[in-house]
Amino acid sequence: MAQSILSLRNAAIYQRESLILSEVNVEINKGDFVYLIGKTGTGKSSFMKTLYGDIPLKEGEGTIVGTDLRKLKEKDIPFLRRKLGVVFQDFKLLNDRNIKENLMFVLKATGWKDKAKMEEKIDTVLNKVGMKTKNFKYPYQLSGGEQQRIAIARALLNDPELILADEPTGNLDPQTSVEVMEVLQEINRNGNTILMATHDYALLLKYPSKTLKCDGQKVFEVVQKTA
Ligand SMILES: Nc1ncnc2c1ncn2[C@@H]1O[C@H](COP(=O)(O)OP(=O)(O)OP(=O)(O)O)[C@@H](O)[C@H]1O
Repeated sequence: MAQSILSLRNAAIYQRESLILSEVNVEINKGDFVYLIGKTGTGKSSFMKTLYGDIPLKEGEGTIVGTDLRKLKEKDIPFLRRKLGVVFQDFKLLNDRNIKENLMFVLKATGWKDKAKMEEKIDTVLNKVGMKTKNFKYPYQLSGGEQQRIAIARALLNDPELILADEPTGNLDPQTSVEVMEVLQEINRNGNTILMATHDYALLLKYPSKTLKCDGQKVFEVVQKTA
């Protein structure tokens, strides 16, 4: 039977007092690759933020990687984030340290202690995104696409049950977007579950998959037309 990774039932998503999305019913199972699309301002980021605990879920039901979003307390958020890998449009790498140190920083912050295991993990995730040889570089010495690969590697450090990618190709040119997408596809083929917010329709056409759309304060599943 399919294993549920995310389940929202009649959920309502707010930004402070403003209702952004209502009657949200979404199911994501282990191994899925799901797009979240919608025009700017329709609530994609608000949806994502609710999933990683940045916005509280106050209405309806929501379970993500075994965590009840309605019962989520401030102190539970680091634990939830450890089970999620979050990738942002603007990479969010630390510019004052090199790639290896960026990844080491996250491992230390998430409780890793064994130096040899940490080194091994860093090698493994950098290998997955094809960036093993660049671990001594600083973020500003890398192209946008390379920085995003590092951000994906960072998201993989704690073997997340779900990767949330919010416009991961938003700052990249079309060719680089395809390269980053290939990395995400490969990670998905290896069993990772991915939810990706995007407004890059070219990627949707090239890599068709289950698609959710934010529109008129609702989230619908859309059937993609294949060319
Ligand atoms: N911190 C905030 N406080 C109040 N309202 C907000 C806040 N952030 C966003 N909003 C509002 O919530 C609505 C949804 O915004 P959101 O960023 O979720 O949309 P989006 O679909 O991700 O847009 P984009 O594609 O431009 O990133 C917008 O009307 C926006 O003005």
